[in-house]
Amino acid sequence: METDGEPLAAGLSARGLRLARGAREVLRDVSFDAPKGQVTVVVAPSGAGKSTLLRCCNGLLALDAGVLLLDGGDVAASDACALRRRVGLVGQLPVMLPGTVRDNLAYALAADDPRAAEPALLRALDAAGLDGTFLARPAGELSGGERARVALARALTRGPELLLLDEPTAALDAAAAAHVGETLTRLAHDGLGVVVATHDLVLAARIADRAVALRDGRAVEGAPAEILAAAGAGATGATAGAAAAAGAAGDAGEAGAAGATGPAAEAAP
Ligand SMILES: Nc1ncnc2c1ncn2[C@@H]1O[C@H](COP(=O)(O)OP(=O)(O)OP(=O)(O)O)[C@@H](O)[C@H]1O
Repeated sequence: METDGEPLAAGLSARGLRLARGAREVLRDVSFDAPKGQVTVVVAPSGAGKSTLLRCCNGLLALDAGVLLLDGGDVAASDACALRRRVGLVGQLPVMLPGTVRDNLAYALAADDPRAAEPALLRALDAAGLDGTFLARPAGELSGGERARVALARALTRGPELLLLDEPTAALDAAAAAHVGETLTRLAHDGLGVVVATHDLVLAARIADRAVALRDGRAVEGAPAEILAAAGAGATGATAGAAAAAGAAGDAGEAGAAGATGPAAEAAP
């Protein structure tokens, strides 16, 4: 891995990130790379700082120290609106705007922006596993899983270069989670940088091209099978067992502290 070497030219490079939240230093020395064209998964126990890290990556939280580079440019020096157009964040508890799903997808796009046109919105919905009938649905009436997928579509509508997802399958059943996993893999392989923070080790084992574990405020990079096996060993119950099985199969072949995130945090206005 390139952690100690030169930052990557294409994608996100983090070097020596430090950030205290309240009295606690959540990120103590975090370095990793998330290249475009790959899915990078970030795994850690609850409260270890995954949401905090993602929010640093799109400029919602300012670092105490360290540097984040996007395509070699300093994220801290970027214009906030431009940065959030380039870096989409799908929060853990995405908030829907009042109005329809169409209104939510077109949010932050000018009416004459081609990305606000029906075919573009339908493509974004399809990528998130939803059909066109959703455009007219009142966003306030969506289920948790539907809301999660609309939030993914909303982020895709803006055509980001890097997509950050915080527990994207938390509200989904197994079939929907598998679909989202396939979507993220396809998006990455089409050239997008994808960073997924998740407890879902089954998802992680399926989609990870790279893996990063957060431990005591530091990032440990390594081969996905090793990182996920170590994370599974630290977990309990069915999730760890299922992850171990998925890992073995792979070897063979904002609003609140917890990260509720509204459109204003996810999008450039
Ligand atoms: N605004 C805040 N003020 C003070 N402490 C905060 C704030 N936001 C988060 N924290 C603390 O920072 C730590 C990391 O929180 P974070 O939400 O990044 O963890 P996480 O790994 O995403 O957790 P989870 O998996 O449970 O969502 C936690 O101890 C949390 O209580």
